[in-house]
Amino acid sequence: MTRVLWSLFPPNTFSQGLKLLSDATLTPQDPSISWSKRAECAPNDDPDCVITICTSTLTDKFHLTTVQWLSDHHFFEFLQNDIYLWLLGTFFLWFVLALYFDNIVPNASRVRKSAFYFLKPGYWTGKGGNRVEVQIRGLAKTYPGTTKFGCCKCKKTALYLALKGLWMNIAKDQLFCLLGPNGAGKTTTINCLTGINPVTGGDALIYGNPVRSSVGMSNIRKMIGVCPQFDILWDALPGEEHLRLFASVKGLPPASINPMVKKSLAEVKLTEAGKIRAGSYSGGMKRRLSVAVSHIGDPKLVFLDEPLNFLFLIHGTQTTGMDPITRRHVWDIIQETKEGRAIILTTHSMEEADILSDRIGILAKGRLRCIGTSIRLKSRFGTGFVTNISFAESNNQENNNNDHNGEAGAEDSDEPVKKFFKDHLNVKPVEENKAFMTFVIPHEKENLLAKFYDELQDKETEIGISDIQLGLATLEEVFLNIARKAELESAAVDGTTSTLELTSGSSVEVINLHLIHSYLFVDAIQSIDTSWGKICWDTRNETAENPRRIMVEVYWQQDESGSLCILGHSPEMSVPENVPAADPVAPGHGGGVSLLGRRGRRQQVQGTVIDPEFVRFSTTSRRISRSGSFASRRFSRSGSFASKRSSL
Ligand SMILES: Nc1ncnc2c1ncn2[C@@H]1O[C@H](COP(=O)(O)OP(=O)(O)OP(=O)(O)O)[C@@H](O)[C@H]1O
Repeated sequence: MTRVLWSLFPPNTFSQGLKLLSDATLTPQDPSISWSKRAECAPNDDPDCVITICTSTLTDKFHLTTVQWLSDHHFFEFLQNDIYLWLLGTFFLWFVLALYFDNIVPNASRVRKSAFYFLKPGYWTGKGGNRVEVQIRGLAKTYPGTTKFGCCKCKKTALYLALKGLWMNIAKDQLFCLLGPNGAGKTTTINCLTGINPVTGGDALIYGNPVRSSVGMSNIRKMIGVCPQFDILWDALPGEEHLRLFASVKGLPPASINPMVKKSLAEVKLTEAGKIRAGSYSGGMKRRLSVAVSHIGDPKLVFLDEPLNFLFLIHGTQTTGMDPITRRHVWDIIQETKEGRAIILTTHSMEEADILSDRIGILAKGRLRCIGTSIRLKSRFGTGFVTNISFAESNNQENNNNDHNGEAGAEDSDEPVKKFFKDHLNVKPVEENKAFMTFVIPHEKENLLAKFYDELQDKETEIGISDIQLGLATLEEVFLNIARKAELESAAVDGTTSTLELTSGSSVEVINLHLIHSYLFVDAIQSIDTSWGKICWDTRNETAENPRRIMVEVYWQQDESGSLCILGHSPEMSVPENVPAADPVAPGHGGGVSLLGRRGRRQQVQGTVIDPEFVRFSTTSRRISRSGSFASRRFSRSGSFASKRSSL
């Protein structure tokens, strides 16, 4: 057994082989070892000969059946005597083990396969599951923390979960649009599907090929085209050379390359510029060339990562965007090339998503929050139906005259419209001026709308309406609602807080929300013990059963380091009736707030962050309050409590 273990390490058998060879050629008298005599012990018939370059009876053994031979001779003995076999055997053994452990031990990106991955047929064939075009099954990606070396200690940042289990299917002939705020995980998704980033968990099948199998990935690479977020172009190469290069890399037949390059350049309107060096292209031209590169070779799946977003320099200033004509043109190209393939597009333009997509998925904080057609998302996640009422010219004229005469009457002429909406649908305008008014009608009132609009049309002339427009909420609104909810959820989990100083003098600890604004109400003041510090808070009308309910809108911004801080807050407002009373929640848990005493001592009170959807009917008051002054702010994250006054 000792010899077996000893022989398992190739350097041992190799050095023993060398020793036998050198012993056999030590002096000129030594007969050395010829290939035909490799099966014999050392020439001087060394009695200690237990291992030879080869066994003496190897060839004879093959005359026996394997079973007979194994029983007649000790198997290990046979092997011990065979350096060649040992070297060959251990080479394969260690090679297979290296491959196996390479697959099952987590790599730098914490990616590993299951211990029995080799038993799955998909690993060997590169195929798996049924042949739906793109199936994403619980895709997860964790970025490893980075280590920063300081002068005397190193600091390791935590792992970052960029994708937390993504599930979706994408069909052929379809453009699927992935929307999401910055850092949502859109590019990570594309990078995982294209093999740029290894996947940490889950899997995705692209035309039946799993991204986690190396065979699958090499099949996938042959059938995809990618337009990355940032152009990967060579300044010295002309546009057409880029296309030729990528066509050759994809292995297209040489005869087909020239016509294909011409066609692609014409499609993106770069025929003239095709011969010019890409370094002299404008930002828009570069993006168009990248789109053309992504379509070269007729790929079955195309990834377009923000194809129309780019930065370029005009007189040293960074500017972004593509002119409307070029943009339309690129949209047309994308629309036309949809047939026969699946396209995955990421964008920050709601207009682009609305126009191009067949289905939209909204990602936030590494999770897919919703998926569906644009109309479906608007009706399911929008605040409701938006109605714009335009007033007749004569009405406006009359209002203007009244204004000039200094008479109050401008608002009076709108009153019948407001009253009509209030009486029939119980809604107030969210926006108004002399020419038009906008109302948001919640989805629950959908069944009242037909009758309501019939009646409104009958009264058009009587109440001075010139036009009525009815539409669904915008995709942008849906996006903001979804992103806001995701922020709220993640802020509650993270529990990071900032200190908000209210104009009334008290301070409130609020959870951080990465959005422009959020609402906050604090509705139970009775738990404050006045003996530990006076809080300037109006407690006149409150009782334990009926606490005073106030609400402020909190405005957020990012400071120079990118950390969130409070910009200010609106004046205190009363909480709309439709907002449910707060449950007592501890700070940092589920969006609770706490009040800080004058001496910085913390007292827990009831209060919570309000979902802005609840306060949609108070947006008029929000508009007014934005012009108000802001309270001072404090940066509780940075530790330095600098007080700053600011106003919008
Ligand atoms: N190599 C990396 N190492 C560590 N974290 C990373 C790495 N790449 C991305 N991230 C983090 O993963 C998160 C998702 O990034 P990703 O680029 O996928 O976002 P995105 O939705 O494409 O954003 P954007 O709209 O700004 O392009 C971000 O918080 C980002 O900081």
